Amino acid sequence: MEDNPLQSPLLTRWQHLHVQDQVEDCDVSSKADLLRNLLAQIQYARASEITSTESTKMLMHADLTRYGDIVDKDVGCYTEEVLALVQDHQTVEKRQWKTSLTLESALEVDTVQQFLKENEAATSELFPSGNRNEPLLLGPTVTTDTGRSSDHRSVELSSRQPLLQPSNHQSANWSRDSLHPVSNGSKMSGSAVGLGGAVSSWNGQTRPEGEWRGNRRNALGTNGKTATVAGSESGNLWSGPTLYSRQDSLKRPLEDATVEFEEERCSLAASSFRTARDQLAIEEEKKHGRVGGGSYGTSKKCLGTRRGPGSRFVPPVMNRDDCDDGGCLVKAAGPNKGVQQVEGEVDERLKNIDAKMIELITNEIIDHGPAVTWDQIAGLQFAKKTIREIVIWPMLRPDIFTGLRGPPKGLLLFGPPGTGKTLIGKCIACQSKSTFFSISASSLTSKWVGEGEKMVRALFAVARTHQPAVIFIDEIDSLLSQRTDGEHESSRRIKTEFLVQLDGATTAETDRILVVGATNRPQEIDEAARRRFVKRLYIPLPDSDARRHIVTTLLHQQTHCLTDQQLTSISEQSHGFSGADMTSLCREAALGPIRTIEFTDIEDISADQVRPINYADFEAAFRQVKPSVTKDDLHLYIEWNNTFGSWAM
Ligand SMILES: Nc1ncnc2c1ncn2[C@@H]1O[C@H](COP(=O)(O)OP(=O)(O)OP(=O)(O)O)[C@@H](O)[C@H]1O
Ligand SMILES: [Mg+2]
Repeated sequence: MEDNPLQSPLLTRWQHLHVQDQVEDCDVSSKADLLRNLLAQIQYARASEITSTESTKMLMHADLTRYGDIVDKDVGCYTEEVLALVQDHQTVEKRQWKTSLTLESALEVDTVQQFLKENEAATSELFPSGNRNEPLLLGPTVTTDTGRSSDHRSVELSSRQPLLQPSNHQSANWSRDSLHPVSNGSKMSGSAVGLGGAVSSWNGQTRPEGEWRGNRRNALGTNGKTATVAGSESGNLWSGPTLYSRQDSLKRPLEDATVEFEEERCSLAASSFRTARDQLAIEEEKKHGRVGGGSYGTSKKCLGTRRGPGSRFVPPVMNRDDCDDGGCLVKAAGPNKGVQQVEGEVDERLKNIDAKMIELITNEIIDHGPAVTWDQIAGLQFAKKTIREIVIWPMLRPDIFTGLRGPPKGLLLFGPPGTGKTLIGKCIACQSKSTFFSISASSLTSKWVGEGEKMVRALFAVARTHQPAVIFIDEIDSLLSQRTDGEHESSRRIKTEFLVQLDGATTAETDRILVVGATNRPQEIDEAARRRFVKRLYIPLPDSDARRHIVTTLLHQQTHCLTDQQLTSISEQSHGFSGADMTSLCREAALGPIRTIEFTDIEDISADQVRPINYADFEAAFRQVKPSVTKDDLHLYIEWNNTFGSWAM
């Protein structure tokens, strides 16, 4: 490929630069720019394959050498000077920085207003005319050329008196009405009010130091404590913006005064800062004359309980809302039930638990499901009786069920799916008058590694503060399955944490926390967890009476014309059906009458025109709904129960 620079439009630019470089005698930095452009053009020509590598190298070499010389030798030596120049350079704006704090904004601070309210003397000093819109002239005044002080009212201070000092008093002139710093660079002379010190003269009247000193007050700080102002020798107490005597401030370099003043202002703002929770508690206190509770445990209904007099549990915060779910009338513990609400103190047991976790556990996990009563659960007489014995009664009468009679820590409900395990959990929530936590494996496993075990710890910590508590873990096999070598580290850690919390070192004997696990895969539960579920209760498929009970309960809300024989026949035909299967069967049968309605009539027909459910609908439904539990599955459960169950069949 022949090089013919003159032919190429690209290199014309290069030629132009080249000629400029040859003929122009410019300073080093422009020369360096010129060479930089030249080199860029050469690279561009190479990239566009106009010049070959050799000619590019040749062209680059010469210019690069010269460019390097200039930058290293000439431009380079300017670097230090440039930097030195920058070091000292201050933008004009910086020098003329003005504080945003004005007397007006200071007077708007609640604590200043509170102080003034409580200290009429100071108010009279600040507003001599008694008019709130005419505050005292503060800070330095400008002396006019004649040397006379301007028409502003000025207050001369003895050297020891503090004054409200704007942070950059060098160039600010505080005019009384505007009270905004106007930087005109004029000389300052100091004068201001001593809100804790003596005012030596005021509007020309001299006030004897003693009088003011006699009025010295303990200024209320922003948080109810008294604060001593830096720089006030007479021990004046004033929590407002720091006041410095003029002489002090003139003696002190501007930076220090500014910094200190700003620090004070920020600490003043910070100490008067209240979190939303504190504010809420204070408003509650004002509104109801009672102590506001913390945020957790109050936003969601918890199946808490009305505790009897003298109950041991003292919740760390008051649960304000009562949960009244119809079937289970439960009242959360509140301060008027002998529960001492201590404002601001966090329960010892929650000390090192992440507040976010606590919030999550109490808001998301405390169960607020619909009320379930025992008679809504068909059959399972044995299970109901056992549960009453080991769960309900100990929660209701902790004074009797102590020591050996103490309730177990863990209860495992296992059996085929759809037999009412979850239903029993909900029923325990209502009937046991305890705080009910209903969790699933997913609510404990978080996408963040390490969060899972924290959740478990927080769960048990919160449960300890809400004793007596029931923690219902549905599908517990997914959480406490057999530990295997190949399992993920985080799930293993969650399991370990669970085992420790369930019945490990951290569990106190007196803790009244019952963990109820429900699973339809008991054989998959880790043996260490199985050991901790002291009571393992088999929830079998409903028998014929239970199935009849489920059908009658469900048809209760529907119109049907089933006879007793037909009901008996349905309950016999549905042998091997689980509770859930019976529910699906009844749903299917209930659709029978709807299916006989012409599609065109569906819009006009009224509800009572729909014919009642009859036996034929159930016969059709039997063709649709099959039992979800096979005989083999059933055999497995019975076997497991005979091996590990607390009550063998
Ligand atoms: N003994 C029962 N009495 C009344 N209804 C029942 C009974 N068992 C199951 N049901 C019905 O079946 C539905 C499912 O019950 P539940 O969720 O308790 O089953 P489960 O044992 O938890 O099933 P799984 O093991 O799959 O979680 C319930 O909503 C209820 O309508
Ligand atoms: Mg369930």
